[in-house]
Amino acid sequence: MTSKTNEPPKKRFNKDYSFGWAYFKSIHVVFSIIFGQADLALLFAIITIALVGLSEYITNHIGTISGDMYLALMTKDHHKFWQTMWKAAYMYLAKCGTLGLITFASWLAYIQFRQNLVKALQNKYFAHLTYYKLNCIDSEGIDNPDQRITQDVEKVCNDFGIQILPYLFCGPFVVAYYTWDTWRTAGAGGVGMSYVFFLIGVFVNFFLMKPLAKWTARVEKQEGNFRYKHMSIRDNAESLALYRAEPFENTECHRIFNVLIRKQFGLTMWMLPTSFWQQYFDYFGGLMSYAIQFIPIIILGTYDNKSGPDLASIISKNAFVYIYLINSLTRYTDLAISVGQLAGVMQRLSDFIICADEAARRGLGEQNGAFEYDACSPDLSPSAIIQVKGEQADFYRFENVSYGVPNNPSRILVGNLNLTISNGTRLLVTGPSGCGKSSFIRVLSRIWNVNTGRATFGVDLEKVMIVPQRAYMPTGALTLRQQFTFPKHLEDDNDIGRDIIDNLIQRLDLESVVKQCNGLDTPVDFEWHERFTPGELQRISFGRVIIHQPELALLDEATNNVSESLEATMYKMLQDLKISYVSVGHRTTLLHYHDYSLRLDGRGGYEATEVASEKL
Ligand SMILES: Nc1ncnc2c1ncn2[C@@H]1O[C@H](COP(=O)(O)OP(=O)(O)OP(=O)(O)O)[C@@H](O)[C@H]1O
Repeated sequence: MTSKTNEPPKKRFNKDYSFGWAYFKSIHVVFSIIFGQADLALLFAIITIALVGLSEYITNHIGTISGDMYLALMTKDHHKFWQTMWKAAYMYLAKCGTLGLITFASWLAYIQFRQNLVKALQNKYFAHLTYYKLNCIDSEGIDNPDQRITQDVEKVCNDFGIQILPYLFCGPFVVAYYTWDTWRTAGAGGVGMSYVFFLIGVFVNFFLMKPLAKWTARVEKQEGNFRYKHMSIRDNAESLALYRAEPFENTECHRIFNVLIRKQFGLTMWMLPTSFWQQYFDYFGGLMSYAIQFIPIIILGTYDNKSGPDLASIISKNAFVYIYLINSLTRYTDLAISVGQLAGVMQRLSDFIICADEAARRGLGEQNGAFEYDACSPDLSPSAIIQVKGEQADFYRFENVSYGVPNNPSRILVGNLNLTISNGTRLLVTGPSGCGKSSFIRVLSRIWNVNTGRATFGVDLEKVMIVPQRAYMPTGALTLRQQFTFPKHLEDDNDIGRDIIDNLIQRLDLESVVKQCNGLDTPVDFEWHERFTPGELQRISFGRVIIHQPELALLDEATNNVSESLEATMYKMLQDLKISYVSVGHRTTLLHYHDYSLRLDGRGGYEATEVASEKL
């Protein structure tokens, strides 16, 4: 083993997020996925920004309306009054239409952002066994990956697409235009006042944002834990009912919810000064626009020679310009809350992407074909293919192989294993509970690497099929036929197993299951684990092997929930189809169907024997 595997796992579960450089890096990671290619996401974003530009242009014209109206009323000018009325009517129509279109375009942008991000994250999740590593192995991974895909993505896309994007990009141009307009009338003093006001806002916000980012991420994590708790109640409702575990689970749900509430309270406490500052800043901005009027009217005396009606009109028009400049600046400080809240969620997403990419680099589950893997070689990745094996090769050859639990390399389950599993082998793996039997199946399935020694995998994973200890039944209103043909999708091959499925149902005594599913082709809306017994599910799961007819079946206690006579039928079916198998089990009757036995002692030792003589 190299020192690389001996390094203690770096724990990231308790990572706290802040508003700083890491946030900007996370934005880059996430946005390079959202805008990874020139597609609809970019198009909708550009349309939204263009519409905001148009809206600002219309607003600029609307800004002169009240000044014109003052003038028309104070000079009792009929013509100007009606002209201004019509102009206002058209302008408001155009403004409202543009605002409607901005909302529409930004929603389209949001949908497309979400589509890009969710699909990319799901692709990463299901590549290189990342979902397995994140959920089952990694102590170095991330919490609630499912929540990051389902909720965090939604929040990032919604906040960015609908609240931030429309104003972020046009903002600088609007600010530049109204800065120039303010400069024209109020000079450097007016512009300076606006900018000092804005900079104070930025300075205060910077300190308020840091804790906001951290607390939002903490709340998100606890939201995930709370939802997961309720999902596990849903999945295990019957076991809980049999245990009468309601008081226990009620207390636990309260406890987990209380943690969430405490975090939400913490976030709310930080929202208080932020929200106060935001409101105060907005209101004070209104006052600032009058303070700026003070410069040209009182200090500079720019309009001393103007008549009363003209001055009223000028004050109104200037007020609009100053208010708009301050509004455009304060809009940025208003966005700060959204941006601050996004910091935590954005970094959660970026961590997901980084973790998935790391898993891909390490290459776990990468190699499906046959290969030889020397764990003593400096490159521990299974992509270290030494030699691809031919048709007649042994399925597996282990020379001095040791394997252990993946997150604790010092805990060896089996040491110095020398074993060959060839085509036609029927191997039974036995031993006390926790000794590493299922882990042996994990090594054969290549979801766990070996720690030391030389492992030769001479069989493609596509020709290996597993029946796991707990039958896996995918959810989503699937038909019984789809459950049988899993993991192949009927959409890809509708004929799969059609010629043998009826015989299979009859031999595995599954007619009552078919009846409860209203036939083989009716989508069902119940939970499979709630409706059917473990024995029935085990038989469906076993049926998959008969349908797919792999070269090798890995049976992890695959018959422990069925009668001995059904067990005999199941093994007979495998033998008739000449499928080799490696079984894990405790029942002595299993010896009937195996030629070799591998007994693990749980302390790293093992004994491999021929069992022909032990058969009854
Ligand atoms: N994903 C994992 N991460 C860390 N440790 C694990 C993981 N899966 C299993 N282990 C540990 O590895 C050891 C061997 O587990 P394994 O599932 O191989 O036992 P087993 O012999 O099949 O037991 P049983 O007969 O009870 O099913 C156990 O101590 C278990 O806790």
